[in-house]
Amino acid sequence: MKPIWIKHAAQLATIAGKNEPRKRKEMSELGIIEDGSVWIENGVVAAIGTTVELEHQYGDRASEAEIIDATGRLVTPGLVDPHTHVAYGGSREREFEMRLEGATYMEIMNAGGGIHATTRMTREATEEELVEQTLRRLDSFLKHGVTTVEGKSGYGLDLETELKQLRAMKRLNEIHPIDLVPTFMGAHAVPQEYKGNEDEYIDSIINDMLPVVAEEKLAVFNDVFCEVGVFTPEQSERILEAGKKLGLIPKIHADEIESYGGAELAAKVGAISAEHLLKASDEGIKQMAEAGVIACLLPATALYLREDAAKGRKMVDEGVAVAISTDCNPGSSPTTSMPLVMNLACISMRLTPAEALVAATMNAACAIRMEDKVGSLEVGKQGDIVMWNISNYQELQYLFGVNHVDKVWKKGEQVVG
Ligand SMILES: N=CN[C@@H](CCC(=O)O)C(=O)O
Ligand SMILES: [Zn+2]
Repeated sequence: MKPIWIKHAAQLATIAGKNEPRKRKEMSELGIIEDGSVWIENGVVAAIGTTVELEHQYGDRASEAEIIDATGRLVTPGLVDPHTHVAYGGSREREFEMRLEGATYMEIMNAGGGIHATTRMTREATEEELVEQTLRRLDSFLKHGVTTVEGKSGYGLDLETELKQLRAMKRLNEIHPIDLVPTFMGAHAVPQEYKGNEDEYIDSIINDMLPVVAEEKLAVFNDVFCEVGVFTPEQSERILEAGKKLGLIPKIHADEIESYGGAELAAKVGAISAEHLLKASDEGIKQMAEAGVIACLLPATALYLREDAAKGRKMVDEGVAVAISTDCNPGSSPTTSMPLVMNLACISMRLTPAEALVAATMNAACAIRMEDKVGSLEVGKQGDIVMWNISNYQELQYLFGVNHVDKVWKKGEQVVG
């Protein structure tokens, strides 16, 4: 593979610094290099600096490299999406209409739609069909500048289909340029066949599913939908503690629809991140800051469900490391656009343009334990890079609802543009 030399970037936003969740003022530090240059070799960043600096270092090897003129362009690390349900069967556009006609998300789910509808369609799909359908969504992520994606199971709700989803993701990770980081989410809902026997389903997650998932190394994280009418905080804790014993790191869908102690539980079990948090209590936010739980906020979901967004501004100000994500799923957020999510993080949660970019790169990488490889542009990290058709990071958030991606490289290979 030829080295790539990207030169003369108007702004090269490196996000360089420690490979740790960025908090408070650190979330505004973009490590910008003007007239920036980056040399990628063997898939990783070999050097980064001003174009003048790299001319000195690499000028005599220029003829070996593919040279990209980034004059007038913003260049950033590849975006990281730390929360998706990307591997699913079917589609739910009728529910979108039903919500506009007045039905709520939970009413639809309790009537057998929502997660249950996608569970039926995912059970019906073959592994090959799941791979095929998900592949198209991953292509769309790449076109939006996203080079690393977390993906959850949770539309099987039985051993066979949960494994099918996780195996489909494993296969996709092998055949698609995107790094796909898997999460087990057998506790996404109580399947309809267990209605009234919730604890029996939880026993099956703990005794039948988690051991196989851990044994086959099919997931890094274990996620639970802790919500009124889904899993209680006590049930969620049982499931997360069982996963911890098997080496699976806890995550929690917390306080999305109602304030339910999910943020507090995330702090208690030492979750790496808590998701949604639209209704998180002030005490929960404080405990998350103290325990170092990353808030993974999903402003596109709030918008799509016509709910008020999470208190992102308050969380940053109180010392919670904030990451953002599409929540790509067929019900509450069928989008693959991280640029839109960055826009919404500013508009509906009052993050600044710089904070939104850190939330979509380094903090997102930390939320899925990928911070040593991606999330910033530094020597030794993967050559995951986006060149944008704009000249500075403020424009990225200001010119909203538009895909400004020009070119994308994954591990030093051009995959878009
Ligand atoms: N809230 C729970 N789970 C998903 C939605 C899943 C679905 O509706 O299919 C979420 O994170 O938004
Ligand atoms: Zn989710």
